[in-house]
Amino acid sequence: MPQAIEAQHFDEKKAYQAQEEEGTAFFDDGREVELLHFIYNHPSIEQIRGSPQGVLKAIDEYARTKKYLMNVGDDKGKIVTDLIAEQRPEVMVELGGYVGYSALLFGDAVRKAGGRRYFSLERNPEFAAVIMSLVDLAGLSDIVKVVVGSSADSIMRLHTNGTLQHIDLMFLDHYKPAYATDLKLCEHLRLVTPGTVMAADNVIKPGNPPYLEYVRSSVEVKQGLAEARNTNDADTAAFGDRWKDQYHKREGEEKLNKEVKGNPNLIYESRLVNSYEPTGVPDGIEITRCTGEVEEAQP
Ligand SMILES: C[S@@+](CC[C@H](N)C(=O)[O-])C[C@H]1O[C@@H](n2cnc3c(N)ncnc32)[C@H](O)[C@@H]1O
Repeated sequence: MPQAIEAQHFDEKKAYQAQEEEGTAFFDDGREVELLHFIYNHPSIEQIRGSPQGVLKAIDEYARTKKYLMNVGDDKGKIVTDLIAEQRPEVMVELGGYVGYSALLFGDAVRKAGGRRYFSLERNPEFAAVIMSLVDLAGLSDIVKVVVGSSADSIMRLHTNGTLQHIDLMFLDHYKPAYATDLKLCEHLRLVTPGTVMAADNVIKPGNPPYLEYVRSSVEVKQGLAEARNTNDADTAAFGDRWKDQYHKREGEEKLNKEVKGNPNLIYESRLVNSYEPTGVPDGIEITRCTGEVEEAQP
């Protein structure tokens, strides 16, 4: 597997404001709409128009000088843009869009690599409206499609109506316990097949043991787990309350689809690439390639 470059150090000059302490809101307290006012009132708004990099720079400026934003940031972002340049996905899907930082960065990279569509799946309709506004401002509306709703519902709907037939590259950055269940749903629908690559954010901070265990397991182990028990039952137990209940106040309980067993016959090669959050806190992205599929033994 080609090696992604690991970040060696973090440049403090570009650090975002620190994420607020536990017990204090760090998103969904009005800052996302405040960001829109900041950008549309920016002295350089005419240069920002039509420029994905200009919009990203303005988002970074807000998060550096005003309030923290839970974006992937440019260090971890570069791991994924390098992957896009190498993989040249026709269709890329992200789970969790927030204010559109990753949709702008990766949607632009997919377009430059000759791709056709970037789907940004976002559950919160207010955040989705912010993404749509900034995607339009950046001139990326021809490639980035924002889809409002829970990731599992949206994946099902896009698959059923024929809009989404295969995923070449998937960026997972939403409700942490849903990484594993949504991947299994995509396997089940054959949206993820040999050739698909996954990039999963925040596998160090806050971490995602159920997802990592799944993508790092051999086919034999996954077959055994699928037979023995529904591994999804354990998915929320591995996360602290801050991450388990993160979206509860506004969006209500996140429903995990625990019925879908996925396709344990898919062979994965997976590795961690170390990097940094945009605040400078160490984090990493797990890059997983589906390299083949073991044929089902005939009874
Ligand atoms: C960490 S933020 C995404 C950051 C974004 N990818 C970026 O780097 O710019 C996580 C987002 O996932 C959304 N989310 C949470 N649960 C979701 C679900 N089940 N389906 C879709 N989006 C979800 C949240 O509303 C939030 O906006």
